[in-house]
Amino acid sequence: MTARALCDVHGWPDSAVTIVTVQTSGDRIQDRALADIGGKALWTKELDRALAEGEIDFAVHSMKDVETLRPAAIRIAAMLPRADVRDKLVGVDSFDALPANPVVGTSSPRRAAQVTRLRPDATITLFRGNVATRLAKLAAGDVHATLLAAAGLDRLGQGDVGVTIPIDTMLPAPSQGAVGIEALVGNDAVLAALAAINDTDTFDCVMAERAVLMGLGGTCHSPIAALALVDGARLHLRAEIISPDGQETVSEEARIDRQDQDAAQAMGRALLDRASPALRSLFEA
Ligand SMILES: NCc1[nH]cc(CCC(=O)O)c1CC(=O)O
Repeated sequence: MTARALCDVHGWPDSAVTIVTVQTSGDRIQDRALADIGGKALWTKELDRALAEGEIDFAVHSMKDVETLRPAAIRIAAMLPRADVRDKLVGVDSFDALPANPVVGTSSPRRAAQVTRLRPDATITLFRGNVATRLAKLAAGDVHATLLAAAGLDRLGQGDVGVTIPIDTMLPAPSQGAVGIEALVGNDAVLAALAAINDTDTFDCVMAERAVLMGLGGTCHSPIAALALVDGARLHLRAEIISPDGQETVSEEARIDRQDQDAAQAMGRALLDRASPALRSLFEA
């Protein structure tokens, strides 16, 4: 996608961009929750090293997997137009259609808390692995349902899998559905080439959602949802934190200026201020 966009916008031949596949620890380790194996650097460490050593000129990430705090030498240079931000429920047609005491597979603390809020009788079971592995576990009857990002399914040509969950039922993860491209600070030619393919709506929205995370001191242990949508000249920003048992939700909503990351960060702090001590303790701030 990124190579295509670059060649199209700059009139380069297809051969101008060479794709180097870098396997990350996040891809390799499939049997433990991300929270237990060191969090998001799992998807960036190897690509950061390849960037620093000049093996690659830029790195393409699912922004959802990119830590809030990045090394000073690395810049988020561009984002592609955002895909579907929503989650999908796979296995049943609705949360109501689940049997009593359902078993739902996910290892996302956000999805686990949101599912438990909707279905307090649910048991959440750890579910990782790639999409094919998860769908096989579901087909084998290990769980009644699982949740996956619509964007990931669409990109795998599996857009017909599952039922889309409305945003008001399940606010997505910060950065969900966005692809971002990072390059080294100081590599001006590459940064300029990437700037030409940046989708500013996606960039501003995702940066605001990341600022909420910054204000919260959130990690992948933390049940956080945030979504910004362009609303005229401003952003409509929503965020929530949820206790793992689904009993406590603190949410905030505001219209902010497009690049007002301070306001977004303040929203993150406001969520924490209003949370009970138990919920607050899930955050590092
Ligand atoms: N490591 C999880 C991850 N990171 C990005 C995606 C999907 C694409 C996206 O949300 O942008 C997924 C899988 C999922 O949440 O179902």
